[in-house]
Amino acid sequence: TPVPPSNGTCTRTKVAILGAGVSGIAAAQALSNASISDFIIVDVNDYIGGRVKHTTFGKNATTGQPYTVELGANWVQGLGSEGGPENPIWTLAKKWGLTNTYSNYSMIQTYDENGAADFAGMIDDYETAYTTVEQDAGTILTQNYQDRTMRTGLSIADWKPKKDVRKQAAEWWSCDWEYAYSPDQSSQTWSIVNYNDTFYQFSDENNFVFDQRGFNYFIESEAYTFLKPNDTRLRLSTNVTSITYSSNSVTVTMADGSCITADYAICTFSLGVLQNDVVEFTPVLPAWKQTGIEGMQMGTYTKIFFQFPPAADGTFFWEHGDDPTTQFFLYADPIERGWYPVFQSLSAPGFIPGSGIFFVTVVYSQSYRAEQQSDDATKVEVMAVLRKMFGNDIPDPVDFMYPRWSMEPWAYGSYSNWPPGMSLETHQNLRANLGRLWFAGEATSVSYFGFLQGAYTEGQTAGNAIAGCLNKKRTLCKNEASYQVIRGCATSERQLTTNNGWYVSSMLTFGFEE
Ligand SMILES: Cc1cc2nc3c(=O)[nH]c(=O)nc-3n(C[C@H](O)[C@H](O)[C@H](O)COP(=O)(O)OP(=O)(O)OC[C@H]3O[C@@H](n4cnc5c(N)ncnc54)[C@H](O)[C@@H]3O)c2cc1C
Repeated sequence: TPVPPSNGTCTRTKVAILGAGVSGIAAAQALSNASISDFIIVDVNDYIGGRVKHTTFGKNATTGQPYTVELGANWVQGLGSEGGPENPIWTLAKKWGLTNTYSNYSMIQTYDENGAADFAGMIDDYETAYTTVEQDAGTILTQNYQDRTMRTGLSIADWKPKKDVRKQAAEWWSCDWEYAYSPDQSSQTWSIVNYNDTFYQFSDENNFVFDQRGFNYFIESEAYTFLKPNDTRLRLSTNVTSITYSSNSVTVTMADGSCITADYAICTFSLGVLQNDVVEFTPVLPAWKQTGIEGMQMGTYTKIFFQFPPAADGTFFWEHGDDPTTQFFLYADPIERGWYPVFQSLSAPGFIPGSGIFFVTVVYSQSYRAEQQSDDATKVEVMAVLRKMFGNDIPDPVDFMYPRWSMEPWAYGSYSNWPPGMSLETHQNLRANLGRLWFAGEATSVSYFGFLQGAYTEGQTAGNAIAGCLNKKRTLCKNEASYQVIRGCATSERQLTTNNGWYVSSMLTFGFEE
């Protein structure tokens, strides 16, 4: 067990686990499973779960009790198939009996600024082009061709939405909604790798969790399979301000002045936290590490919640369409792509009927905008959209709320995305350990970045590696590779010739050093 400090010294432990999100808990569990119980988990928040975060919202008109809604992760994405591999998050969701419903993406109604407008078929057109994009991505990856944007891949597959806002909405639904970035900002190769590893390896189903105990119930319950009640190895509400690392140990200092010295540490802080200099590292992070941290990108995904009152007959205004079981409502704004595009009904059958909860999601620049402005300003904008979709007679909401992920100092964003042209080696630099300090979390996963299963498997991997070192199992105890220099793959100086349109004699002319 950890050794408490005597005057002027730090608490001693074998492993300091920084973060009590899915990744940190998976790491701690891996250590426990390897009979290592001397660890400390530290988190600035007062709960287990990190970005699996819920809050209470609105209230049940009959009981007066508030509902629980998820501000962060909401779906188990890619479940598993009979006899095939299963998503570990799905295994745990079943184990802990999380309430969830299959998201039926064909239960969709489409709208534009004049109300209902049938363009759901454009989603099918996107999917047709996507088949080519997938195949091309396979060629690019296996032949080591140059990566390119999803946009390029889609255009080559003849998907050209520029002149049609409805096509743009269909594209947002298919791409931005998943990656939190547009096709222009995402890697063709790695977006496909990411998609396939989840939806082809496991299954193409997404199940939406609306458990009233909160989605994090599964990870909290899992944590207490190896933690005792009030376990002193879990330090919540504890803010890490600096990390000193070397090849022998790691010392972690908290805002309250306390410190921990560990043989090993695993930092599971989000990519947003690493990018925003929240924690001071000593020595300063080497240049190669920074290429990894700054190379990956951190997206923002914002759910904006409304509770509406029912009409006299008990129904809600969005339930008057052709199909009252509709789960999704897609809006194509005439001017701005991604302007309050996808609404979801939590009142739909299989969810929380009668709740009147309706929410809309925005990402990227619309998230940054909405998160910077006041609740009232955003409410006015969304209500204007809803009136275009459903008419002027709709009621005002009785409750309204949304989180500000881009400004949350323990997250600084929602989840990561792979930008075009970033190499595997650059990503590996994000993942690689620095001496005894390891990195894990959603963003360090090549296969599942952005997903809960990425956070889980990366935490487990780091925990197993460190357990291997502590238990002297040499095959498990291996440093992660890192790359001092990331080389370009397609263009070398040798190719800077007039033949290739390069008419300048030397890079040195412009002050570049060799
Ligand atoms: C809005 C949103 C929607 C999402 N939707 C889905 C979805 O539907 N399906 C899906 O699979 N995934 C989804 N995700 C992604 C998923 O939530 C993440 O991949 C996963 O929760 C990340 O876990 P983690 O352990 O890597 O990081 P985190 O959960 O961020 O854990 C890191 C922990 O470190 C703590 N921390 C940070 N800085 C400090 C500090 N200085 N001192 C102490 N502690 C600190 C944080 O409090 C946090 O608890 C979504 C995420 C968001 C935000």
